[in-house]
Amino acid sequence: MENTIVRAENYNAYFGDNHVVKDVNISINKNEVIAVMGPSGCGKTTFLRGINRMHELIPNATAKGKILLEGENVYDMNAIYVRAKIGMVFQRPNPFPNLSIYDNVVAGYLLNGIKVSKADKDVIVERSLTSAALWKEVKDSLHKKGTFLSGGQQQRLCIARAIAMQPELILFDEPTSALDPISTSSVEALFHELKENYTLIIVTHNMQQAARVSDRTAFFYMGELVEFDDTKQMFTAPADQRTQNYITGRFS
Ligand SMILES: Nc1ncnc2c1ncn2[C@@H]1O[C@H](COP(=O)(O)OP(=O)(O)OP(=O)(O)O)[C@@H](O)[C@H]1O
Repeated sequence: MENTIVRAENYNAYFGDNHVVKDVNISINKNEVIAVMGPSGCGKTTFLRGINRMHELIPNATAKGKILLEGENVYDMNAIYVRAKIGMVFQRPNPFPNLSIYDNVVAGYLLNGIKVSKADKDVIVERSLTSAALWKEVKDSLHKKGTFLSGGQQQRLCIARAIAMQPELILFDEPTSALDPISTSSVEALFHELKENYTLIIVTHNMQQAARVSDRTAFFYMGELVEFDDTKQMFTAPADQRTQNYITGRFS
């Protein structure tokens, strides 16, 4: 489909002999917000890390199948390029502790040895922090350390750092589970804004969050993608008994 941005074709992931993601096929459209849900250990994070080739960084981790980004298999592309084009935001905000807010935003360029003029960096920093709804709060303290910010602000700084690389897609691994309710709502509000320009895939344990922020939801169980549907449909009339059991709290 022309509108597809990323698609997994028979994607499998392993840790040694442990087959943790099983033959996943899924197509995600541009500007969609996708929630990925499922019980602990069902392979959500492993699947997410396969999309931007972070899975292979773990010793003994292997993968089979394809992840197509705009039709091109990421496994045929340069892994560093893939990780810039598919940004990732983790559970705990992880700004570089020794870098200023400003340098944190452009860290992807610094780390990859991409030379950018001061004037261009200024533009990237303002644009990325504005997109991450953080500019107004930090514009007068850009040269303070990123760790001086609150948890929610640090998470938005990490989102700005991903945006700075002009990604096609942003992956979020339980991005609000370490945040207080106010910071959580500021990050959720940001998802609605980011959707204008980006595609978001969000692993979450929080069903209310999935219902609030996502267009479609993928339900994983024991490494399989059991169901992928419109979020409202999934929460009101799931097709599979295992999804039904999960959303009614019969297992966590
Ligand atoms: N670094 C690793 N080395 C070996 N096995 C791992 C590693 N990370 C995860 N696993 C195993 O892979 C399986 C899937 O784990 P994964 O973290 O993808 O699940 P998850 O659905 O994201 O779980 P959670 O919701 O608890 O974060 C689990 O059995 C887990 O024990």
